[in-house]
Amino acid sequence: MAVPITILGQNQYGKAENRVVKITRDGGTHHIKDLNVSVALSGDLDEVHYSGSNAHVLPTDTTKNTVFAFAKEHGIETAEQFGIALARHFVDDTEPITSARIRIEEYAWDRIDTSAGPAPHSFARNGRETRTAQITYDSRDGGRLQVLGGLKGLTVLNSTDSEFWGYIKDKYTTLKEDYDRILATEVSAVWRHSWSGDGTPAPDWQESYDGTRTLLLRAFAETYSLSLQQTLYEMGAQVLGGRDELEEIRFSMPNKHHFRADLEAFGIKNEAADGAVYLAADRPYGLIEATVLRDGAEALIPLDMTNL
Ligand SMILES: O=c1[nH]c(=O)c2[nH]c(=O)[nH]c2[nH]1
Repeated sequence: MAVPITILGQNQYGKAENRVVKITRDGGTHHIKDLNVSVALSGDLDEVHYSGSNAHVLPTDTTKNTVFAFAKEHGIETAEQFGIALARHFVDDTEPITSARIRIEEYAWDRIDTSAGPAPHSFARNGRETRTAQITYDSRDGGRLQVLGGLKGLTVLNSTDSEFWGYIKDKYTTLKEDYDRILATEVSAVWRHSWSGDGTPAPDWQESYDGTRTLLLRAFAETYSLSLQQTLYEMGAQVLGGRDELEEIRFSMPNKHHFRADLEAFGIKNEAADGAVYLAADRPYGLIEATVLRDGAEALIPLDMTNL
């Protein structure tokens, strides 16, 4: 059989899921940062694929070591700051590497409350959402940085102020119109900062994350919802309205259906207005996804970013 003529397409490599925990000691009080850092590098790497020459390959093992060395030498202030430092290092200091993508998940820990107050060095893993960040840096387009912040696993529920009616009904439609339903979802969101490392001061990443999260939650709680799509859009609009440093935000939001249990067979009425009992369904679920952009902004967040 003839060997087909082939060429190499897009490629990247690096060490995925470096679990780095940094303790900072402030006298007897300790602080913890717990990250999962994935490095992906690209550049002049054709030869390693074509001939196996490793002359341009910075080993993935080295990229792993770099993550830990940077955590010790520079500390971890925020996921964004840490990712920017790593991305710049790999591209600026290793000739064949022209672009780097650093993906970070951050797990939160709470100080344990003891009888003597908040424990100085004892923590309980917080079951809340995971903070995410993705930093890409490419030396070929003038050294542009792209910083995406985000979160996933933020489960929220409104026990009223949600309706769903007026939809298309065809011969397969069985869904009943609902004027008082539970609206619940697990928010995954990714937002893009306009800052591109152009010499202007970087945003305060922590303040930006906290402020964005607050706006997301407020918009969810305060929107009287006629659909999850409408709630999603309102969440995006409120974030972009309140956070000047952001250009676009993309959401992936499963509709975590709560069906009113049918208790009619037992002669029991189960109306929302009286405080109903619901069956929390797990699968299948509606999946609502959309990007909300500042007018005139380019849509640059990858479409699958929120499902990683
Ligand atoms: O908020 C909703 N949006 C939909 O598109 C939809 N479709 C559906 O069956 N239930 C819902 N709920």
